[in-house]
Amino acid sequence: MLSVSEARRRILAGVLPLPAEVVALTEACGRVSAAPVVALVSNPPADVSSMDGYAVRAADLSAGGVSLTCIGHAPAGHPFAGAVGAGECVRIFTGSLMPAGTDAVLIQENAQADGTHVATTHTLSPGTYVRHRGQDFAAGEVVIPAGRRLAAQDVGVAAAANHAWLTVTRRPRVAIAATGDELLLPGSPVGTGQIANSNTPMLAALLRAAGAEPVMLPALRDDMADLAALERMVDGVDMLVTAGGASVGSHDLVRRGLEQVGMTTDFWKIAMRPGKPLMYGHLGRLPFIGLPGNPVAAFVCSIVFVLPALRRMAGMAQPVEPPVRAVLGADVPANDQRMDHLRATLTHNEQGQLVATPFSMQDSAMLHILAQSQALVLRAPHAPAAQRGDVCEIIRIDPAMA
Ligand SMILES: Nc1nc2c(c(=O)[nH]1)N[C@H]1C(S)=C(S)[C@@H](COP(=O)(O)OP(=O)(O)OC[C@H]3O[C@@H](n4cnc5c(N)ncnc54)[C@H](O)[C@@H]3O)O[C@H]1N2
Ligand code: MOO
Repeated sequence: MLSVSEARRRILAGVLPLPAEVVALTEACGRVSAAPVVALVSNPPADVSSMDGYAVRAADLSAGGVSLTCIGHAPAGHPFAGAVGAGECVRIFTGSLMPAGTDAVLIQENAQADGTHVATTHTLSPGTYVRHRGQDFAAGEVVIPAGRRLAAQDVGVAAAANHAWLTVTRRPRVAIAATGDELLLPGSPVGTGQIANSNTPMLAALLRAAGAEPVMLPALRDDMADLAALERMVDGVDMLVTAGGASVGSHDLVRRGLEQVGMTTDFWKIAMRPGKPLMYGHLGRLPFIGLPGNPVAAFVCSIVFVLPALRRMAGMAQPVEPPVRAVLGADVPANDQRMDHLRATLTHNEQGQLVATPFSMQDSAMLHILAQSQALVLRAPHAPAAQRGDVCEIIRIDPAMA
């Protein structure tokens, strides 16, 4: 059976970055930069004060004390028009432009002002409390590389660089179709043998949090006609994800149903738990990921395969997030040939280490346990038994994953 890493490599090889679009700066958080953002201005745009006080000529000050003549008042946004000569100073504030002729800032705590006279016994080296032009970034400098998921601080630097619009990759549109005769819309009256469809809303929420635009299709019946109809529902989407009908049961028709309308299967079944019956293929040029129906398997496979595929589509430089190190909070048995993803809580021990404690029940239908988990503990194929306190690798599932 295919390994998890080889399956992911094949999935990533089969998806392409999406085209770019321009969005307002205020809409850019969470989107992925499609081009480097180049500063249109320098920051600061000129030498400015970093404190409230007096712009002085450092050479005028001496330990024996000096009295300067204050020749002006220049708050931020109101630059001093003249030039400052020997023995003179200008009242300035944080962010004020340094008046011509000055080279340091005497903070007001160290000055005694009396009318137009400003006395001090402090000395300063040139440049004290001055932020130099372009100290943060210079006009023409790249302040955000292409392929970065933009955070609030990126919006800040882009604004400072005087951009009102940013070029980002289009959000991937992902069609999600659950399959199964037993499925009902959540909130419906539940008859014998029926269950609420948890996969569609869960996967839509996960993908939306990851920056995609989910397209929730109605649940499909376990029959070939419903699956064939899927082909007509995916116009304009960038990826098709199904959940259910992936395994070997005679009602598990997704692969056969899609193959009848031209789907080419790249792989089916991988060495993974949960998620063994994962499918991957293409319907024409449309990438298709067939998730297992057990909701925890559908979720874990989405974390491990769908999110990296979306990051590749978004043009992100690093589509696969490296695992995080933690220590085990409980003993775990030796693993078999399938890479395991144990649902676990996260805490910190007294040494400040992250402690991942797997739940004793790991059934792939147990959504309540998934909902209480903050991490997946990775157990490599054939890993020997490990004890509480041993180092392990985890995938965090607590923050919004992107
Ligand atoms: N003989 C074998 N049986 C199974 C194997 C196997 O190798 N040999 N693999 C098991 C594994 S592993 C998994 S995972 C499941 C996956 O099967 P399917 O993808 O075909 O999923 P379904 O049979 O459609 O459903 C499984 C389970 O999950 C429930 N389900 C399905 N969709 C939803 C939904 N949208 N919301 C909530 N719950 C859902 C469904 O009712 C079933 O209980 O196969 C094993 N079997
Ligand atoms: O994916 Mo199945 O849930 O491995 O048991």
